[in-house]
Amino acid sequence: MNSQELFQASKQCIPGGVNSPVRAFNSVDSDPVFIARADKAYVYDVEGNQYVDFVGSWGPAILGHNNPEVASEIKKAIDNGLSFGAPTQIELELANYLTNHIPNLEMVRMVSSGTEATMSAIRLARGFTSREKIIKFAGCYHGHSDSLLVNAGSGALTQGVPSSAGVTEGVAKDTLVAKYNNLNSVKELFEANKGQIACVIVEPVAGNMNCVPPEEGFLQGLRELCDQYGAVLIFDEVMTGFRVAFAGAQEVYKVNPDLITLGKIIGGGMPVGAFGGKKEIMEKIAPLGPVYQAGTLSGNPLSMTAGLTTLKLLNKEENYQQLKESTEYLLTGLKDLASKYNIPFYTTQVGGMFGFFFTDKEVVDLEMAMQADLSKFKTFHKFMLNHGVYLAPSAFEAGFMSLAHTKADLDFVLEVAEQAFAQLA
Ligand SMILES: Cc1ncc(COP(=O)(O)O)c(C=O)c1O
Ligand SMILES: N[C@H](C=O)CCC(=O)O
Repeated sequence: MNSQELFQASKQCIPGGVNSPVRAFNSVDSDPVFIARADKAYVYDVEGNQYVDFVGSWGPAILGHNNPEVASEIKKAIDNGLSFGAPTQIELELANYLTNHIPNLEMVRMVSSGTEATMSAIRLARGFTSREKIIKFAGCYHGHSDSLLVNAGSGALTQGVPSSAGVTEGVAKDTLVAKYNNLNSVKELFEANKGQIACVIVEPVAGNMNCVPPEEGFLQGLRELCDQYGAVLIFDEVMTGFRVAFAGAQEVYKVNPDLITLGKIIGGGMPVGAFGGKKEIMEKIAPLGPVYQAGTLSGNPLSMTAGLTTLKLLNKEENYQQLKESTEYLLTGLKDLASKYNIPFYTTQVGGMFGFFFTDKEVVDLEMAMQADLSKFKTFHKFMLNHGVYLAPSAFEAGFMSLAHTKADLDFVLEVAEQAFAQLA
């Protein structure tokens, strides 16, 4: 069956034909291509078409797809059994690796997804502070747990349901929403809810309203406000961890959160999540403390193996230099082409994470991201897809560079982009 036939068949038994809404390509008015395999910087659809991939499984494929060493370690681990529901040495090794390399991560608990990581971190912050309310930012996405699916980014935005049906008012009322890059909006919420805010959770580089970096002083300001009002600061580094720098956004911006959530890259492409931080807070988690959290497949040996192997391969300064330079090369090329064809175009980048918007204005928050020209994005996306470039199928997702992208790949992408811009002009 080709992609179209597979999509039609999938719609009969999977809601919308997909297992995660953004994959349906609704916001680019297209149908998804069904992927048969991936290798290095490429994904291949069921018809054998090759695409240069900037989705990278939504971030984890930072080494490129199908890395031989990661694959070989997973194959070895398979021979020992798939899952035991009991402690293993490999989860200790990954936990040690994470606590040794990430500042402020004194203890860490493994889970199976980023959603579980943020949901558990929020519960922990509430248990630790004995407070109920939380602050999040409009356009930030932290997975699909109820309290965080309020004014959320990513697929929630493009489906037109930033605050999902099914989230009760009782739950939603405890989630207060501030504006990204706007410290006053955070201060106002703290003032209006004195002694009630358990935590502030933030994507230190927002990657679910497209890519929106923090302005200078924003993260530091959050740290100060949390200290002033006795709230826990949570950096959701599910996307940025090991992506924007080896030690994540903390390394780039030098701000210390109390709790950190991780996912994506630390599973090397296998399902994973983790949350951790200060020992005094983490010791409130069961079985040490009163905050319950558990998981049948938590610390799964295949995920731990894939993650640890990936991190060890990644841990070289020159890798991060390469990711940064490749991304700069791509974005500079795109900007030059857009300007050649008089197309308003604005780009953002932190290391190997990037975004582009069809606008001539600086984008610092969700409001600005939503003002960019979505119809131009759709046309651009469709053209790129039809000519072998796989971009995230939404104007509200970040792009991801991998170490497998070569200059030849990027030159190919720029050639295609020139034709796309020419069509838009
Ligand atoms: C910043 C951030 N946090 C949390 C999540 C949720 O992770 P998962 O999809 O693994 O549940 C995502 C992505 O989905 C994310 O980008
Ligand atoms: N933006 C999301 C994660 O980062 C995209 C993944 C998904 O929801 O399917």
